Amino acid sequence: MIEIKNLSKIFKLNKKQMAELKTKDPVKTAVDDLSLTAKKGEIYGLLGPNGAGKTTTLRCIATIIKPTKGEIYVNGHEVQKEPEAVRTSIGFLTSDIKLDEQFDVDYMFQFFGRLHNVPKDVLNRRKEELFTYFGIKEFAHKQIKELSTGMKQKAAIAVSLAHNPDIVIFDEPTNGLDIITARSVTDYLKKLKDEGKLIIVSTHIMSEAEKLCDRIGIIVDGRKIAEGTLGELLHETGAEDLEDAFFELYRNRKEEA
Ligand SMILES: Nc1ncnc2c1ncn2[C@@H]1O[C@H](COP(=O)(O)OP(=O)(O)OP(=O)(O)O)[C@@H](O)[C@H]1O
Repeated sequence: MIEIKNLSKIFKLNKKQMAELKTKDPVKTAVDDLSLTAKKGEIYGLLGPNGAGKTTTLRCIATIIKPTKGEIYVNGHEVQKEPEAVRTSIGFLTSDIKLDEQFDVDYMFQFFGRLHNVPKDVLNRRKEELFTYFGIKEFAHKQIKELSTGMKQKAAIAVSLAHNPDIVIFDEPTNGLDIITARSVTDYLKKLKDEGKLIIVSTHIMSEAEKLCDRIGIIVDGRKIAEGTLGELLHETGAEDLEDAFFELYRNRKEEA
């Protein structure tokens, strides 16, 4: 289970970042008092526009960055107090983490598996399953720098799942993928859910959230402005699909702000 309690993340901006954001404010509130709970056996989707705070939230859960305020519990372990226990139970996929370009996929998989202390025979079975499912075998011995975007993403997914984590945290997992590869990724996430795992994904693709997620949290300007199943969000807004529901909620939020 993931429990986020009143999470805020405030970044201090340097001069260059202030210029890029065209602001005189030296701080940026990326996540603002956000709470949510996601449970075993569900796919929870964080849906929001660019800059909403999705990646920042996921990076706080994954112990990559520290929350400014609030607490996050991953299977009962608080991210700042027991980061090692948190890292053991999660698989984290993000576009920020680059696989080392000079190594091949097979090596990266073995390396991360060993980092998580996965016994050799178990790791080999995991490799066989993941490499077969994602069609990685044919490029397993190519250097990462030789791979296409899709191949790299498949490799990154397999590596993030090497230790068979209970909780899978994927930031925009289908970003840049063609529809066939994207479908194989979302199908695999459904399979993991059916195995009883908890999956939390971020996306700005409405159709993906609609089809994939059991519950959706809509994030705008770092705040969670709505949450529920697709049916609940449609009921709340009177909309016919998620895109219309999103715009209704987004408009209301902007009018309030
Ligand atoms: N390290 C950082 N330093 C300063 N500001 C940051 C930092 N990381 C993120 N931000 C800012 O925080 C806000 C939220 O960013 P975040 O990447 O979490 O959004 P997102 O919802 O994941 O958007 P996207 O879909 O574009 O990735 C943005 O305004 C971003 O510029």
